[in-house]
Amino acid sequence: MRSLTLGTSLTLSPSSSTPTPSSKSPLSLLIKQPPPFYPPSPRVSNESSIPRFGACRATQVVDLFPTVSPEIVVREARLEDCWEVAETHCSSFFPEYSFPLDFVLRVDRLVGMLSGFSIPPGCRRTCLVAVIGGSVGDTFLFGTEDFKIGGFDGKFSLNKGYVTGILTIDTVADFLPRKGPLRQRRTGIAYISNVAVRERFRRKGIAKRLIAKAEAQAKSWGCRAVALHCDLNNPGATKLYKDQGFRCIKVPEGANWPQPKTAPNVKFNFMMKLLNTPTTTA
Ligand SMILES: CC(=O)SCCNC(=O)CCNC(=O)[C@H](O)C(C)(C)COP(=O)(O)OP(=O)(O)OC[C@H]1O[C@@H](n2cnc3c(N)ncnc32)[C@H](O)[C@@H]1OP(=O)(O)O
Repeated sequence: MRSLTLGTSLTLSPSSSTPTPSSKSPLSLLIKQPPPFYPPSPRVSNESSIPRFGACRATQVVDLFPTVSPEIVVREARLEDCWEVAETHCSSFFPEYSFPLDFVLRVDRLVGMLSGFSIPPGCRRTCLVAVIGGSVGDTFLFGTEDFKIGGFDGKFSLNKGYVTGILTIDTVADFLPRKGPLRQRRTGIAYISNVAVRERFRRKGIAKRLIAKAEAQAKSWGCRAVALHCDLNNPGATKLYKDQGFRCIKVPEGANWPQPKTAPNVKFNFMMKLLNTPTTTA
């Protein structure tokens, strides 16, 4: 059973009460804890639960905007991408939610991204996006190089393109064991999370492009390795990372390494890649 926490006070418990257009009930909203931003594996998408007329999902509203160019560009997320980043995250990890719960979830993620991304001194965090339909040249770009809000670049462009995939990379090392008696954060290992590609853009190599860009980013930060947690029950993602040169690291018995905070029954593979390791696929 998976529960999904919203904001600081709401939790959706979707096991038997997964909200569908006909069955969702306000009673499924229970008071609980603050949200982890790290996502669980997505629930299997149930297209038949999507209402065809009348009420529509936030995903469908966003999908009304056409994609103009087939060219995919992977770049740092900017402020104007915020909503689509939240949208990509929610439609990928929680595809079963329909309006209005999916809208509330997106707003929650948006607020979480902009307000909850405080980074410890000396650490870095960047949200990458794969966009389609934006110009490579970024002709109308406003803002300065240094201005950042959370993992978002403070620059703003009028020609933003449509976000098809997202990935977060940081050097915060929250999910790596601390070192020494002072329990210091590990350095030199970047951490990848929140990798998601919109359903209709999958299996086109977008996640591979995001990972490659993340690795380049990690190298530019001076990291020697990248790590991530992948749900054991997510064979597609596990294959993706293995093909990109990540290896499962066996966590020592009783080591009690930190894990992403999702539902208690979710088990993770801890995967790592040394940055000089070549990948097995292009
Ligand atoms: C660290 C984390 O964040 S783990 C969380 C991962 N995210 C999710 O599970 C969210 C929902 N899923 C998704 O968003 C997407 O399916 C992703 C991110 C897992 C993959 O994104 P995509 O852009 O489709 O991956 P991409 O096209 O780059 O796939 C590269 C390779 O990975 C493997 N792969 C990707 N998805 C799958 C799948 N569903 N089943 C089997 N293999 C897969 C394949 O080997 C694929 O190569 P191929 O298409 O030539 O066979």
